Amino acid sequence: SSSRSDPLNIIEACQPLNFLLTKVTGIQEKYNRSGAVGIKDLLSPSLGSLQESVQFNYMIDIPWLVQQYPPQFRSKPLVIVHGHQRQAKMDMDVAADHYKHIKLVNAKLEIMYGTHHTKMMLLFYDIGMRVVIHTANLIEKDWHQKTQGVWISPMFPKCKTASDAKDSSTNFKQDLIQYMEAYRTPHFKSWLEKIKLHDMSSAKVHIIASVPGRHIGPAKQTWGHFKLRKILRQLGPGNSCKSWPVIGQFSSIGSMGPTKESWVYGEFTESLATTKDGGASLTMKPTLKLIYPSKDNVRTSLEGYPAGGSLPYSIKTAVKQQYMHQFWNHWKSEHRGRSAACPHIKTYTRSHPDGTSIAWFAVTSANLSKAAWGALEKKGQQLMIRSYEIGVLFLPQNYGLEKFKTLEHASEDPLAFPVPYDLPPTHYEKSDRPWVWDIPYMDKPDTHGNKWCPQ
Ligand SMILES: CC(C)c1cccc2c(O)c(C(=O)O)cnc12
Repeated sequence: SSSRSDPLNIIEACQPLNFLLTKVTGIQEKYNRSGAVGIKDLLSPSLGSLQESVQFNYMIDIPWLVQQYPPQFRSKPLVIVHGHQRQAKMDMDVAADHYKHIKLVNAKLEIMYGTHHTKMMLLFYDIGMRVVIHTANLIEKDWHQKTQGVWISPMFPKCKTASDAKDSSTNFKQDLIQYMEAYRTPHFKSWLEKIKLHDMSSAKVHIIASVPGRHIGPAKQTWGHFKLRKILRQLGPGNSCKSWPVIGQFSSIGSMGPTKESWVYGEFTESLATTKDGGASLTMKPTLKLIYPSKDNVRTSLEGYPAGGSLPYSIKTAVKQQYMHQFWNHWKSEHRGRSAACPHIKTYTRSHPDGTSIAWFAVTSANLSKAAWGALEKKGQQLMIRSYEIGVLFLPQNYGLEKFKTLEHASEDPLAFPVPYDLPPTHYEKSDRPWVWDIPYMDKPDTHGNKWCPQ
C-alpha cells in the first residue's frame, strides 16, 4: 500500500543509512511516524514473502515472539540461537517443545560469565534475504517504552551460483560468515550455504562483532574493540578530528579496573580514538564522554524505576570505580522525543565538540564491558572476550561523504545521521548519580508514584 505507515515505506524512507529506532508507546506520534519501526513491521509481509528465519538473542519469550510474526508466516521454520545454560536452557527447551516449527541452537559459552548478547535476525524470503542487527531482547517490554536501535539491510538478492553472489566493499558477507563460523556448530551449515548464495554488494556497513575466546595473532583484530581499531586505522577520520570527543552510550557497565587507565580510558578509548594512519596513542587522548541514565533519568522515565530493571549496573561494581564520575553524561533525546524512553540501545561515535557532525557511528549489542569488547592479556598478545556481540559501523566515505552531519542540526539533509540522543552530551550535575539497580530509592516517587526497593 502507498501509505507512509506501510512498513516497506518506513524501510525505504530510511535508506541509505537504514538505521532506525524502535517505536515507543506514549510519545507524540510524530516521533514514531518516521525513522521508527516495531517488531511487527520488521516481520511484515510488505518487506517480503518470508520462508524461514533465524533469531539470535539473549532474552526470548517464545510465545510472545511467535505472536509477532504475521499469521501467514507464523509456522514458517524458525531457528532461535541463544546462550542459556542449565535451568534456563531447560526452560527454553520446554517452551520450544510446544512449537514444531521452532528449533533451538545453543551457543557455546566456554569462558566464565560470557553471555550470548547478539541480537540479529536472518530473514529468508522467496527472492532474497535481509539481515537485521539490533539491540532489543525478544520480550515485550524491550519493544514498548525503551530507546532501541535497529539496522536493517536492503533486500540481498538470491543468486543461482555462488560466483554471482558478491560481497560488499565493506566485506559485510565475509564478516557475517566468519562470525557464524565462530559458533562452531553443525546447525549453521545449511544457513551458511544459503547466505553464500546471496548478493550482499549493497551493504554499506562494517560488522563489528565479538565471539568468546583468547584471540591472538590476526584473530586479535577480527573481534571486539580491536576490529573497530583496525577499521578506523584503515578508513577512519584523519588527524583533523584529533580533538573531537569520543562518545560511548550503553545500558550497563562492567568492572573497569582500579583506575581509568586500566581499560576504559586506556585501551578502549585508544580504539575509539584511532585515526587513519595516525597512532591514537602517540598524541593526547581525546575527551571521553559516556552517556548512561542517571537515577533521575530513570525515575522520570515513561516506565519509571522499573526501567532500571534493564540497566543492571550493580552497586558492588560502581563503588570500585568512582573515577567514572568524570565521564558521565545524561540520557537526553529531546530531538527524537525519547528523553523519557530509557535507552537499551548501545552506540559509540566520535562527534565534533559542537555536535553538528560525526566522524563515524556504531550501533551494537555491546555494553561498556571488557567481557563484550575484549581486554588485552599476556602483555597485549591476546584479546580476551567472554561474550557474543554484534554491531554495525557507519563510515561517511561509504556514503560518499567526509563526515556525517547530524540530523539534529541539519534536518533536511537525507544523509544527515539520525543520532538517537542530543549532541553535544549534557554532563551530570555534582548531585547526579548513575543509575544503580540493586539499591533502594525511597526519597522521590517515579512517574507512576512508586519507589524502588530491590531485594
Ligand atoms: C544482568 C543481566 C541478567 C541482565 C539484567 C537486565 C537486563 C539485561 C539485558 O537487557 C541484557 C541484554 O539485553 O543482552 C543482558 N543482561 C541483562
